[in-house]
Amino acid sequence: METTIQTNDANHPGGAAAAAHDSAFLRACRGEPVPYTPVWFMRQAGRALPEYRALREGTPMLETCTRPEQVVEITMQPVRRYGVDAAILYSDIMVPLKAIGVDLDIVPGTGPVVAHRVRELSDLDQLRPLEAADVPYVSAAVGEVVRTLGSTPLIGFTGAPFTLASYLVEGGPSRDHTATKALMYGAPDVWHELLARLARISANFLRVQVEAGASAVQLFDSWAGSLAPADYDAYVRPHSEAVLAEVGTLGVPRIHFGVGTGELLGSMAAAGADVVGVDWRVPLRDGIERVAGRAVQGNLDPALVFAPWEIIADKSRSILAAGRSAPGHIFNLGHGVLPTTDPDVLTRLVDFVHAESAR
Ligand SMILES: Cc1c2[nH]c(c1CCC(=O)O)Cc1[nH]c(c(CCC(=O)O)c1C)Cc1[nH]c(c(CCC(=O)O)c1C)Cc1[nH]c(c(C)c1CCC(=O)O)C2
Repeated sequence: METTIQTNDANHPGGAAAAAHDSAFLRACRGEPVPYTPVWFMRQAGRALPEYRALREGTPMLETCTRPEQVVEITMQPVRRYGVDAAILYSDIMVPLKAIGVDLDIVPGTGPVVAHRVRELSDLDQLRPLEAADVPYVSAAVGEVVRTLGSTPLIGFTGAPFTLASYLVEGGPSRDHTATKALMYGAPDVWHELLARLARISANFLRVQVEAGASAVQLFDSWAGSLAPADYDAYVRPHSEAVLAEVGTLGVPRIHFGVGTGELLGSMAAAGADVVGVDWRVPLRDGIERVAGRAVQGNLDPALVFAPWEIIADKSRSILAAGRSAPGHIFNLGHGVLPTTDPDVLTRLVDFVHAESAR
């Protein structure tokens, strides 16, 4: 039997995760009726916030991720400032790889840089399975964040096999993913073993976060949009499916998102997502049709928050209206918050989404 919990108390008998169970965010993920449309922003924790920049001063990003006290504070900053309906753990998709000993760094102004590019089977020796004991700081941070959040849910996340592979094969960020595709077509045995190993690492990393108290997860396949649908289905989808299937046994909603994935939305939904993230290039109504029966998340253009307020409001109103035809809709940007975003506009946007959708 389901119980209705209406308390902010993190000491609720069922624990904080139980207190979050009836939140608008988790209800929308499950396609249940909501009092208003929940909203959070990809990359809400981080670079757009002056309080974040002050705290990070002088500490490398990946180092910050291993300090639970700082992770808790950075994860909470956007919840306090914006009043969003969910928190997302402050971390990075490269954290689990760093934790198993892959030689990589996050270079300011560039992004993740990997020392030994994957070309052949022997290069995969660096990808051993991830255990909870490899990331004690993640379990500690999640537990503390969840206690602090009370009835506000925490989203755990990980990188999807293709997106992680693109960094390991290219050695860093890439626009065209030429080396990645060369390996995919030229050495399918290496490719599939690489993605299978990454899938196990990602699934384990999500399991650690859920077992520590995260009440939803997001699988970021940020760069999957560079693939044609047939190649996505043949070379990538089975591995994302493996991650989502394993997380499915944990009983939390699974959000799946990538940039420029208009043509892949149906396939990404069928890979085992409960909620599909839609970027701003796809009209939300079309996205909803493509994911047939799933909840959706999105999809305001992250650059649109630089427009005059009336335009932001109009566009957001249309997105909310379109969202009503989905079983569940979580308002979000179509990709991450841009670094120069004015935080006050996001606060105003959260208030607007709540007020407009509650009418
Ligand atoms: C591209 C990139 C990565 N990792 C990094 C970059 C370069 C960022 C930049 O300098 O612009 C390094 C990075 N990642 C993060 C930071 C902290 C500062 C910041 O907020 O940008 C930094 C410096 C936070 C993060 N990085 C990520 C999160 C979690 C997701 C979220 O908050 O929505 C955070 C807080 C996840 C991440 N990390 C990465 C991807 C592809 C994703 C998936 C989300 C996406 O497509 O943007 C790889």
